This record gives sequence, C-alpha cells and structure tokens, in this order.
Amino acid sequence: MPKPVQPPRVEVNNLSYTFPDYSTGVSSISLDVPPRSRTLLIGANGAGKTTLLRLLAGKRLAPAKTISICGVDPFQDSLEGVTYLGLEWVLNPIVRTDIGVNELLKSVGGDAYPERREELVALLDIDTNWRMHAVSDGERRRVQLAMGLVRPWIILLLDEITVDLDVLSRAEFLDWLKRETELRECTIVYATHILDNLAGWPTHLVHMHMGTIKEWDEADKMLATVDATVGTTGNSRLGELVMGWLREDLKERGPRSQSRHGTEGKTYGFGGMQLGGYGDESKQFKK
Ligand SMILES: Nc1ncnc2c1ncn2[C@@H]1O[C@H](COP(=O)(O)OP(=O)(O)OP(=O)(O)O)[C@@H](O)[C@H]1O
Repeated sequence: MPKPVQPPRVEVNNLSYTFPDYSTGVSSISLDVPPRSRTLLIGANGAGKTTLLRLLAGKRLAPAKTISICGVDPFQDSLEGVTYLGLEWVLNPIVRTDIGVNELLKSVGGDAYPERREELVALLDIDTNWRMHAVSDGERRRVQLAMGLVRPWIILLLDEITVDLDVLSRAEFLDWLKRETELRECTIVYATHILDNLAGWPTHLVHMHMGTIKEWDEADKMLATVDATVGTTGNSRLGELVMGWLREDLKERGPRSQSRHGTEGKTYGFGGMQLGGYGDESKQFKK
C-alpha cells in the first residue's frame, strides 16, 4: 500500500486557471481539504468542478505553489496514490473490447491486492466471466470502478462517474468509500450532481460558482443553516441546500448566453479579473 509522505491533505492557495482560448476555468481558489475527509464539490454546469479536479490530479499545469497534495506539487512530482476517475477513464476504449474482467483487473495491478479485488467484485456485483464487449453500460461502469479503485489510493478525485449505476449499487459504493476514509489514511473529493443517498456522507461541502468557491465548510455546519421547512418538498436537507445555492447562482449569473466569461482575452463575471493563459493546451497535459 503506498505510504503518503504526509497526511492526505489537499491544499489550494489562490489558484487560477485560464484555458488557451482565454476562458476562465477557475479563479482565485483557496481550499484546505483535511485528511480523511469526504468533500463534495457542488455547482451548476460549468462552475469549474472538473477543471479543479483535473488541476488537483496534476493533469493540467497549475501555477507554482498553488496546489499541494500530501505536501507535494502534483504536476511537478508525480505522487503515487492519487487516483482521478473522470471522463477520460470512462471513455477508455479498452473496456469496450472483447476482453475479460480478470484480465482488466490484472492489467491495473489487481493481482497485488487480491482481497481488495475480491471485495470490489462482490460490492459492485461483478461477474468475472463478463466479456466487456457484451455488457450493459452500468455493468461496464462497475468494472471500471473496480479497476480504478483496486489499488489503494491515498487521495481519490472523483468526477461524477456513477451515473450508470442503479440506486442500490451506488448507495453501496458510497458506503464503501465512506468506510475507506474511516479505516485508513485517505481522502476523497467528489464532484457530483446526484445527491441521492448522500445525506450523511460528506464531511465537507464546497459550493462552486463561475470558477470561484462561494462557500466551503464542514457539511454539518452548512446543513444546519437549512430552515425547518425542509421535508415539504421531498428533498433531503442536502438537496434543499443545494437547490437554494443553484437558484441563487442562476439569479446572479443570468442566462448563460449573456454571461459568457473569458473570451477574446477578457474575463467576464469574476469581478473583471484578467488571468494569464499558459499557451498551447497540449503542453498543459501531463498524461
Ligand atoms: N477545454 C476547454 N477549453 C475552454 N474552456 C473550457 C474547457 N473546458 C471547460 N471550459 C470552460 O471552463 C468552465 C468550467 O468548466 P468545467 O468543466 O470545469 O465545469 P463543471 O463544473 O465540471 O461543469 P459540469 O457540471 O457541466 O461538468 C466552463 O465555463 C467551461 O466552458
């Protein structure tokens, strides 16, 4: 099991990122995600969640000294134990070929962690006889999750990839993630729009809006601000809090067609801040 140099803390200090076309990905982000926490990144489409996760994963070049993961800059020094599961992972074509589950799990190092592999296969209700060209989307997603999680990560950066799971599988998967942080030194940052079965799951909530962090705190403190009328809508307290945030954000931003930010060398919607680009996009990808 990889040993972190320092506890699994994610620190972000005044991080801004502009795409080569000058549109703003994130702006002036500061965060301190404590070890063994489970943080939910919440925000409307385009709020900057994926951009932030990719920066944290070292997949895009962040300005020096703006990100520290377990005390290390994730772009400069690759750190074993940081797992990022996002769209690229989902779109990897290998999982659509005529290949078996055991072969796939072996290819990602599953044989080194037989107990974990068996645990994930059981948890995700995977039939190891499946051939990947002949499974459903949800079945494929289960195998991808097992592949991504079988090596014991220290930091898990999860960009919503549970959409194809049925409700029960997703609930069990979330419980397993929670147990992981309770049993060992690891930390999760999870961007999602799906709040089902998440009540009681997050330790921290981050509310993102137009590339910035609007609010960020312990989940219990934030949920305590939700008024007592909750229950009449059928939403959970978390659902109600998030709906309130998104309504406010929409009011502030206005229609997307009128709030386009960061084109033609200008950055709109972030207090007029102008952020520098880093040139050719291809140079910003590490992997
Ligand atoms: N490759 C890119 N080039 C230019 N702009 C981009 C690129 N990727 C994202 N953006 C812009 O950056 C902003 C943040 O996008 P991001 O994908 O981080 O949002 P998100 O919160 O993950 O959204 P969603 O919930 O829809 O996945 C958006 O305004 C988006 O248009």
